[in-house]
Amino acid sequence: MAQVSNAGDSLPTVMREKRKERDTSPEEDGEAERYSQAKKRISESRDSEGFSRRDMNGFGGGNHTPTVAFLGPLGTYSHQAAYERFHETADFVEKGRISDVFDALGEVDFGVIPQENTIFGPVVETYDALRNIDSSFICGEVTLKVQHCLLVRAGVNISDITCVMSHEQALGQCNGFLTKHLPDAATTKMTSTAAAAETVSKSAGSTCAAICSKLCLKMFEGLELLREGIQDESSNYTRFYVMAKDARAALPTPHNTPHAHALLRVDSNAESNGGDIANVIKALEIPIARIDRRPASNGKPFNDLYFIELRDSSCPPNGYPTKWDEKVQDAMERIRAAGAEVKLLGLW
Ligand SMILES: O=C(O)C(=O)C[C@]1(C(=O)O)C=C[C@@H](O)C=C1
Repeated sequence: MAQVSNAGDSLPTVMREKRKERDTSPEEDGEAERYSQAKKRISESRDSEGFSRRDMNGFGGGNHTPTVAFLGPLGTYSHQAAYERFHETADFVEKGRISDVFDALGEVDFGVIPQENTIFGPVVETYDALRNIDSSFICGEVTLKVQHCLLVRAGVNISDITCVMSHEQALGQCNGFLTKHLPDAATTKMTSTAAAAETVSKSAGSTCAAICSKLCLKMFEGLELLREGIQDESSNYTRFYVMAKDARAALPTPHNTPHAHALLRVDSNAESNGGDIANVIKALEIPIARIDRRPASNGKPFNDLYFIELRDSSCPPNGYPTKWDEKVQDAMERIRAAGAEVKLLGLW
C-alpha cells in the first residue's frame, strides 16, 4: 500500500495542558489544534518532516504558498488527508461538496479527493466527476486510516437514537453496526461526515447521531462519543487522489508512492472498436492496478466509461520507472489504434 497516514501518529505535547474533560486523549486534543491551525498561513518554509516549498515544482523560488482544497467542513477525513499530505506547506480551503473541490482546481493549486475505501469501494461522486474533467490531473495520492465514531448530543443514549447522518461512504462502511444496533433508525446522507457532526451539534434536543471522525468532538460543540471503531472491519482505509489543474504541478517531496501510476479514461463505445473493452486491455501491455466503470451518461443506455489505473512497480524509490510517461503515451496510441477513445487523467 502507498504511504498510509494515521492522523493521530505524531502530535505536539504543548496541547496537553489545554485538555478539556471530554472523551478525547491529550494526543487527540493536539490533533484537533493542529488541524484547526492548518488553515492558517505558515510562514516557515520547512517543517520537521522535510517538506519544503522549494521542493514544489512550479512554485519554488517565489513567495507563493500553495492552496489545497478539500471536502469540508473542518474535521472531515478529507481534511485530515490533506493535512497529512501537505502539513504546514500549504493554505487549506474548505469546499462544500466533492464536485466543488474539482471545480476549484485552477483557483487553488491542489485538491484532495476521496477515491476508494477498503470496505465500501469506489467513491461514486468522485468517479462521476472524473467522467467529465478535461484539464485537471491526478498528481499524487494519500491513504488514511479511517476509524468511525458514533457522536450524539450530550445526554442522548443509543436507545434514544432515531436517525443517523453521515456521508454515504461512512454509512456504507458501518452498515453492519447500523443493522445490528440501530435497525429502526432512519439514515440521512450528508455531504460529509463532519457536515453530519455539525448538523447534530447545532440541533438542540436532537436524537440524531452522526458517524464521523473522533476529531469532530473537538471541532463542534455539545457532542458526546457513544461508540468508537464502528465500521464493519477494524482495518479500514480510504485512498485519496491529489489533483491539480496543471499537469506539471509536482507535489512536495517525498514522493508518496513506491509505484508509478497513471489513470486513463477509456470510451470503448465507438463503432470502430465494436464496444469491446477486451481490445483495450490487450492493447495496454502495462500492468493494470484496477478498473472502474461508470455509465457514460451520454443518453445511450448501457454505454459505459472505464477508468483504468496502471501501475509500474519497476521504479526506484521515490521516482518514476524509466520513461514511464512515454510508456503510457505509447499504450494510449495502441488503444486509439484499436478504435477506442482514451484520455490521460493522471500520471504520478
Ligand atoms: O465525509 C468525509 O469525511 C470525507 O472526507 C469523505 C469520505 C469519502 O467520500 O469516502 C472520506 C473518507 C471516508 O471514507 C468517508 C467519507
